Amino acid sequence: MSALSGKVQTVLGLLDPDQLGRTMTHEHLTMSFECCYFSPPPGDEAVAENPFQMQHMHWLRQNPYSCHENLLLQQETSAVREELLAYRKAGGGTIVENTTTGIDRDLPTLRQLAKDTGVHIIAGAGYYVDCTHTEATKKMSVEKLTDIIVSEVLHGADGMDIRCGVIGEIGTGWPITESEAKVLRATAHAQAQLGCPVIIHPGRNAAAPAEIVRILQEAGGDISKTVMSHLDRTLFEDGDLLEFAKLGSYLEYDLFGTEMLNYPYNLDIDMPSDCQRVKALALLVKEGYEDKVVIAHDIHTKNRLTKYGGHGYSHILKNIVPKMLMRGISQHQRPPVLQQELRAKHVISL
Ligand SMILES: CC(=O)NCCS(=O)(=O)O
Repeated sequence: MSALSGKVQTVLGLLDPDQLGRTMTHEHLTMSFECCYFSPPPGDEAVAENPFQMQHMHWLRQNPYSCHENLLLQQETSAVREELLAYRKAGGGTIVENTTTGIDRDLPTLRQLAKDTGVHIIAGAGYYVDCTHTEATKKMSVEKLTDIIVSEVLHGADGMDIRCGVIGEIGTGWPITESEAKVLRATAHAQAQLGCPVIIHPGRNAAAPAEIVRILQEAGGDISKTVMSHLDRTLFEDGDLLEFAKLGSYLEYDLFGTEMLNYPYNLDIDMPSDCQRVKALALLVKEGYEDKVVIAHDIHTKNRLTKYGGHGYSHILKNIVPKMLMRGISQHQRPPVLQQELRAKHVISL
């Protein structure tokens, strides 16, 4: 690994961390979320079949997973290209693309987008949640899974010579299945060999993040180079959040721009607003975790693109950073994003 050590591996090759610029650590540019389709509320079936009209945009924001077409982000490469050009204009430099095996990773498209737009794109190695694991994947040993993940970083993935630069997002549900636990162990083994960052998608339960850390640690993973994603829909009590923060992973608030009343995958969860997310970040900064916070939008459905009236990939840079400053997260405190260049050196370098 000596040639990679201290470098960041993008789909176009190696970079020094200083070259990254402002970085969103959890996005998708091309993927399918069909695996997580959720039936529309009774009576809404007709809207769900033809939702891309102005009068249906609110419905789509409230029910993004109940329309098959909305889940096919891979059909929107032209719109995503425009979005990335806008992201650069807004001051963005790099995007970590978290699409792993199971949700249609498309490395040639990522490479073309990076060439067309000048945005640095880092691809993710590994596997998404259990329901996307094939029978063959489920039968693999931890050793075999480890070899595949290592090879995706060292040699290239999906039969190509395009290399991944992080492991993740590694998908888990709640409770964690046997196959997901195997992938977690393989992830930790691969990280021990490569020294590379890991990004985790936890199940929708407050106990999930700590349990994942336990499994990774037991298998030799480096928690200080692990990002726990989706905390905005997973940990709600300040006490739970601060307890988890003590374990030492990066703390990711990556659903900026998502606001919905009923979160279909777990109706007990109240999805926070962006203002509530900023409040959680302010708490973490106040408690001394500013160097551990990373943020993103995790765009994974069409309706979140500006083409369809969504917030797009520049929402954080344009709207959330000013809000953070307004709420007292100052530059002096090394806030997220304003200092993303610094943080990216630690989060995504190999
Ligand atoms: C692509 C992905 O896994 N996004 C997370 C969606 S969730 O609703 O926060 O689990």
